[in-house]
Amino acid sequence: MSDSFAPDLLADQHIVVTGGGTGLGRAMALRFADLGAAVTINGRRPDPLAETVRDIEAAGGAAEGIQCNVRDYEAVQAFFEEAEDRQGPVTRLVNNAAANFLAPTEDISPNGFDAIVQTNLYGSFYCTQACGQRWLERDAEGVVLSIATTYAETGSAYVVPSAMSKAGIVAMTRSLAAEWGSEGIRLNAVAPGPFPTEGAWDRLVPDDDLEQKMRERVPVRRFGEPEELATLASFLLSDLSAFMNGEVVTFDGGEALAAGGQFNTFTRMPRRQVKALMEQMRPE
Ligand SMILES: CCC/C=C/C(=O)SCCNC(=O)CCNC(=O)[C@H](O)C(C)(C)COP(=O)([O-])OP(=O)([O-])OC[C@H]1O[C@@H](n2cnc3c(N)ncnc32)[C@H](O)[C@@H]1OP(=O)([O-])[O-]
Ligand SMILES: NC(=O)C1=CN([C@@H]2O[C@H](COP(=O)(O)OP(=O)(O)OC[C@H]3O[C@@H](n4cnc5c(N)ncnc54)[C@H](OP(=O)(O)O)[C@@H]3O)[C@@H](O)[C@H]2O)C=CC1
Repeated sequence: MSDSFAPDLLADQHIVVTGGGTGLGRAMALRFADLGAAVTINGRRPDPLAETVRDIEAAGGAAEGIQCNVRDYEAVQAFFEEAEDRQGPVTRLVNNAAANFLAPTEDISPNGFDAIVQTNLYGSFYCTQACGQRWLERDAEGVVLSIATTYAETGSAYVVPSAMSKAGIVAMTRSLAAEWGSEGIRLNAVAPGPFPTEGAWDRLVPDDDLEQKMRERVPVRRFGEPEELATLASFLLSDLSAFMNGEVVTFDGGEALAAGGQFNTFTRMPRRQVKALMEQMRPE
């Protein structure tokens, strides 16, 4: 897949991917390393970190995995110290670590709310601030990419703490794009539609029937592939996107837009049937 970019697109970069041991974070870490970056991934569980580092190294890339809970401010500070001791100054950050579950909002406990908001919102702020402090101090340029969701804009039933915290991440992205842009620091976000990772599917997709309904909501009638997101993220972290700052790129096969179109239900019917219906309605 990386053939479409110069093979050294991300050479000389040291990229931190939070939650980089699994799912979309893992796909991004593999791709960044393939494009020449040194990659440091974090997460709470050691095994996914070790496996992803092993796979990157087996493909000839450079990677380190460091256990870290991004909800913990001190742990985040220590993580960046350790990451830079091992692989030099961090130059790019991907805020990817996240927590989510489906729940009726009236039943969510304070701990449940904290688990999600502290991971998504506080964790992304702690990591972004740690990088910003370093880059400003060093007079170095830098790029932050945060993984949001399409429902950060629209809201969504049954995932309210996630929607609230992802909306905060978008606000952080836009605010700091203005505050730090003149210092050579860019911030952008991606709003993915559905990508069938184990982490998301185990928590958010109760059965096959609902999975099929989710697929049918997407105009291109399929889910995203993690490698596709990794391609977009590589572009957004590279100098190819140097003029892009404060942007949220929707990457969802048209799902979010289609949900808003009043007559989009016709797209669920065979086209021939739709044409016949519309033909009937034409004035004589
Ligand atoms: C496709 C669309 C978009 C996708 C977006 C994504 O983000 S996909 C990314 C998806 N990937 C991930 O989410 C990866 C990371 N996710 C995780 O680690 C866990 O899913 C976590 C978020 C529960 C945190 O775990 P943890 O070990 O830190 O915490 P813990 O186990 O101690 O629980 C803390 C509190 O939460 C409560 N609670 C838990 N489940 C439910 C529930 N279903 N219902 C209600 N409540 C629930 C639990 O009872 C407890 O409250 P209590 O009883 O003390 O008052
Ligand atoms: N898959 C999808 O359809 C969509 C995903 N997204 C976003 O994409 C991103 C990746 O999700 P996805 O790959 O699907 O799911 P995963 O569950 O695979 O990824 C979440 C990662 O975050 C890590 N993580 C969770 N909590 C913490 C914490 N407190 N400290 C450090 N790391 C943590 C997890 O590792 P560990 O548990 O070991 O800590 C895991 O590696 C998330 O931001 C998600 O919100 C957005 C829209 C759609």
